[in-house]
Amino acid sequence: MKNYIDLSDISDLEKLISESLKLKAENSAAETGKGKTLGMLFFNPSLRTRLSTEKAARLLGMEVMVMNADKDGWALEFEDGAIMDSTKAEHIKEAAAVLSQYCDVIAVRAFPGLIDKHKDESEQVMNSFRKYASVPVINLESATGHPLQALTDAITITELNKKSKPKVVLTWAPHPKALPQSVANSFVSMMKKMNVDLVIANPDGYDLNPEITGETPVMNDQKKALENADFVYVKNWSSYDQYGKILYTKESWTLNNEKLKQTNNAKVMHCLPVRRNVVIADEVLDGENSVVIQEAGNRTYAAQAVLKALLENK
Ligand SMILES: NCCC[C@H](NC(=O)CCC(=O)O)C(=O)O
Ligand SMILES: NC(=O)OP(=O)(O)O
Repeated sequence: MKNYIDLSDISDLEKLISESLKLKAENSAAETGKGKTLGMLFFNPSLRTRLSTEKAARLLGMEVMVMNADKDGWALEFEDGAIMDSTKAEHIKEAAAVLSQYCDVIAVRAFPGLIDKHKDESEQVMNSFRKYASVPVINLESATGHPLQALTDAITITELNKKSKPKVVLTWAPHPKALPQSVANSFVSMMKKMNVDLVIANPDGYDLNPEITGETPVMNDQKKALENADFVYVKNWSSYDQYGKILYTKESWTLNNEKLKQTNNAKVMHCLPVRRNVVIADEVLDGENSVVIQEAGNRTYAAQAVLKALLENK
């Protein structure tokens, strides 16, 4: 693998999932990354991504450098040809080239602005790193995707699945803040690569990018969508049509035990962090259907498999 920026970078998904599960079972240190350095730049907060990716790198024997790039670094200019006479102090051309001398892999988190759809969809930050870095680049959640989370979710479903073709429901849930579509986008793209029956449930006005959802059924009736589900993936996202807007919060879409009764005793997933009793009720998160902790644990092995594939260029 050359980069891990979006799911199209994966050439053999089954192999990557089985490699992650093998690394999880072995849970041992390795030499693959000895003498190599991972540099991580965060333009937004993180708990899981930051620590699981650092842990994964260390398990491979790598050194790790982390920078809160939004607070501690120079404000970066991403426009080619910009006249830099305002607030931006450093161009990505120099920054990426310099970082490529210090790091063997560069990983970047940069959320969308959620104001200008066209700008967010151009994935300017991730694509600039791809263009100007001379080492592999990992997406730690960008404007439109979160591929490490999606790989984690594929691993978790593979571990827990008991059926040849499970029903997986991605359901929207309310949230007080306008959130990216990134996690939902990558989850949908990943599920389309797997042998699952995927259904999306969201209120009117919250349809995801149709280029990503494609033929996937989208239902506005959450209760009906949840019928016989084997896995329920809960996530909020802001409107794609009325880009970045919260149209209404729909408290009635919070996932609770009453709704879980519709399902086939479904496992409940969420990428975390989760707003309790807004997105998912306490009774579900504290109940035996929730697999959110196991899911977050798998972040390490997804990152380890990706880092290993990048270091070995396989
Ligand atoms: N990386 C996992 C989710 C990150 C982000 N959630 C958030 O920003 C939640 C913040 C809050 O609840 O205030 C998102 O939805 O893409
Ligand atoms: N799921 C996830 O990406 O969590 P963090 O935002 O805490 O990294």
